[in-house]
Amino acid sequence: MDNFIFHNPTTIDFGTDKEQQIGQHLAAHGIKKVLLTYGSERIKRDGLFDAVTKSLAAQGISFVEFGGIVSNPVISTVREAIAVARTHQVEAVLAVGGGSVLDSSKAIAAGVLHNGDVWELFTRAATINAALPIFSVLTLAATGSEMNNGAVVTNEETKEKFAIGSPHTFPKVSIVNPALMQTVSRDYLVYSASDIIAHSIEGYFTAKVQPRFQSRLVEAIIKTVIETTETLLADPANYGARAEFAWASTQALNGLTYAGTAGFSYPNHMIEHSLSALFNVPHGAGLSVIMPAWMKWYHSRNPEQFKRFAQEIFGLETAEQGIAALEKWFDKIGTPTHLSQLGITEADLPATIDNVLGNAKWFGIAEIYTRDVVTTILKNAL
Ligand SMILES: NC(=O)c1ccc[n+]([C@@H]2O[C@H](COP(=O)([O-])OP(=O)(O)OC[C@H]3O[C@@H](n4cnc5c(N)ncnc54)[C@H](O)[C@@H]3O)[C@@H](O)[C@H]2O)c1
Repeated sequence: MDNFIFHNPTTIDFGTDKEQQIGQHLAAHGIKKVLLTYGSERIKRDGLFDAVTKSLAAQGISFVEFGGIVSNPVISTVREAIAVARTHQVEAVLAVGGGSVLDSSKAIAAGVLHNGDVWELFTRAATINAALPIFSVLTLAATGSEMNNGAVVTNEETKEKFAIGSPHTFPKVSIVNPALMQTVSRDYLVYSASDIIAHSIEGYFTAKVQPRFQSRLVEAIIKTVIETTETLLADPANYGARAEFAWASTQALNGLTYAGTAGFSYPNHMIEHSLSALFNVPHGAGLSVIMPAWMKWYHSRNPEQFKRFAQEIFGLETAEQGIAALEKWFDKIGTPTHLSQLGITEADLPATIDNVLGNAKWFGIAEIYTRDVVTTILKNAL
């Protein structure tokens, strides 16, 4: 096991009706005025907006709303929200939504206090030295954004999908009420399952130091996701399954599974971000295409761990069987496993490869992921 510091400052307030407590959480941090960010008008139709704003009002907290944040969020929207936040001099950002709203809110919170354009924080031309306090009410479990400091946003002009992460961008408090997730579409449920599995396997397969305990944590997350996804596809109202799915999702990317590991990288995310940036593919749908394709190329570099994966997750023997079983499971639940299902053809590969190579520098793995390697992986995915 490698040396590590594990510090996650986010409070998770988990369970039914917990959104009614959000005002108290903001008040405990001394917040009097907040930017309330969200995506579609759904939260106004289903009563969540009312529940949240009532809770704020009960604590004497005023809010300015900023809606319309799209899935695969874009930097132009973040810039607009920063202008609103500055005009109204809000003291915090409260995200109500899925990963796209949370990620945008982190960028807004950091961007408000950055003396320059917010995209500089993503290209690393500037560092994040401060951010407004961030709070969230999560409505879709997939990204782990509710308990990590990451935020991924696309620059529509440059077609770059880049991330930020700083000690300042952890949410202070995130409400995770699994009951709010019951309305998530069937498509997004299966994309979310894919995203959680991707968060789990990046370190599991690529780390140079991977303690068995960490592998077992990852396997518990993946097994839970497989079981609960199947339950939820048959019975979307099953609260117990929804709750375990949500908590597994939070755990997959809050740093815990990575404690004591070393030398890992995020190649599947590196490649998928290009699919989202260029073709606006839902993140999880892109990942379920890339993961099997990447595994077929990568597994001989870590044969023992791939064998372990096959045995522990699917009760099978060989690496190849484990990879095939994962792909089959993705097919079974209905998340794509081929680029063609995303409308991406061989003619799109040159531009996609160029975009991935740009990401590879940013992800710090350009030496491994050369043009030839990326081409092989993407051809595996056709
Ligand atoms: N910060 C991180 O660590 C991290 C990790 C992985 C992915 N991401 C990023 O997060 C984004 C994806 O976020 P996501 O997967 O949470 O999806 P999302 O936030 O983009 O939401 C997907 C769709 O579901 C809808 N939705 C949300 N909650 C709903 C509900 N309760 N009922 C019905 N519909 C609902 C949204 O309006 C949207 O149309 C991508 O940009 C991805 O790159 C971030």
